Amino acid sequence: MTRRIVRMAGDGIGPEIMTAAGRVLDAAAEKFRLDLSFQDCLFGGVAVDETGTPFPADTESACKAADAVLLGAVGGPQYDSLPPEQRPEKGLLAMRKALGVYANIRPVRNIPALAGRTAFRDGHLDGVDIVVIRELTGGIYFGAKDRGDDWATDECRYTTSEIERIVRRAGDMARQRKGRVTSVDKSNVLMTSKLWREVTTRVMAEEYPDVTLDHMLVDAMAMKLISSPADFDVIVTENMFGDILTDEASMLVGSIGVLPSASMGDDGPGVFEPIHGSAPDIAGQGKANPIGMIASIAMMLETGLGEPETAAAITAAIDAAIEAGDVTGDLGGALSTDAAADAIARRV
Ligand SMILES: NC(=O)C1=CN([C@@H]2O[C@H](COP(=O)(O)OP(=O)(O)OC[C@H]3O[C@@H](n4cnc5c(N)ncnc54)[C@H](O)[C@@H]3O)[C@@H](O)[C@H]2O)C=CC1
Ligand SMILES: CC(C)CC(=O)C(=O)O
Ligand SMILES: [Mg+2]
Repeated sequence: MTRRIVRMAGDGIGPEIMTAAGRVLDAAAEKFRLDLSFQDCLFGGVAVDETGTPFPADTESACKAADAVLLGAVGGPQYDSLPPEQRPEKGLLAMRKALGVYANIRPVRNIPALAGRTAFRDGHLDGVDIVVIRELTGGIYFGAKDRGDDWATDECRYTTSEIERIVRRAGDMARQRKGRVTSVDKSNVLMTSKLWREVTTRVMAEEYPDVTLDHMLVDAMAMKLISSPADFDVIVTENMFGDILTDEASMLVGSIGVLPSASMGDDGPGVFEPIHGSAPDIAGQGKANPIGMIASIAMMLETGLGEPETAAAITAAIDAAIEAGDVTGDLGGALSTDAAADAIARRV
């Protein structure tokens, strides 16, 4: 059976990492005899340039008909002065909402060969193995926005059912791991966080009594992620806190260029993308690390397409290339984006 994959390379380094990572997927598909078809769709700034809108209707229909969606990254300074509705980032939010992918799964796994590249002393990162479950289709990014001459507002809204479903994702994930969930909020100040804490406490007590639940305020978590990262198993949090904390968490691994993500709903295709943005500062220079994109392909194979063996082979190839030092400059290597991807492709 052919599996249909929509590719949206996007802007900045998006096309570079998508093309390079594609060669790893080609190698894996050949070795494991996967029957995949690809459709490249306009999305983000490049879609604004060509069609006037960041998430064109035919891209939306292609995504909805696909088995999985691969995304590079969107955005760039040339789009920053566009009206809000036309911004590439608005297309990203619209796509996540349209596909109903409310659960953004971001694994943060210490890679021993990279520990020396981080800012942390020897041994500090031993045992770091975290999964952040970020709520992706609610909260302040999606709330009503308004602007006057000397004021601006962004509404932050969460409903009970939005919180319940993401907490269940965290509970299910914890059961497959060390059985611990840390829920992150700002319930000492925010009404949405008070609701978040109430609902999380109830759902976990009623449905996941076997899972240990802790609560932590987001400012304290920003500190604890650095001071005691090995203490955490599954972290569940709302949209903006998860966005910020995972960029921070990438420093536990060595570069934002290596972290992947999977965004899942209850049905329909998942969306698989690195956690970083379009990195305009290095775009077009062959410097972008393709590992976040390649690891997102591994997540697509495991979580989205039910091909865990192929996913494991890609993950092992990534680890072997890192171990050998066949990596881009952000990880201390000397390879270009293409060469770093090829170093992984030949190890699959
Ligand atoms: N999912 C998406 O498409 C996202 C898009 N954005 C957009 O991306 C644009 C740039 O945003 P920034 O704040 O600069 O964040 P960014 O994540 O693109 O870059 C932050 C820093 O990390 C570096 N970096 C990022 N990815 C890398 C990689 N694969 N290899 C090596 N270094 C890498 C960049 O060079 C830069 O110094 C903005 O327009 C923003 O809105 C930001 C985050 C996510
Ligand atoms: C436009 C932003 C919400 C994208 C982002 O930073 C992310 O999803 O990590
Ligand atoms: Mg982000």
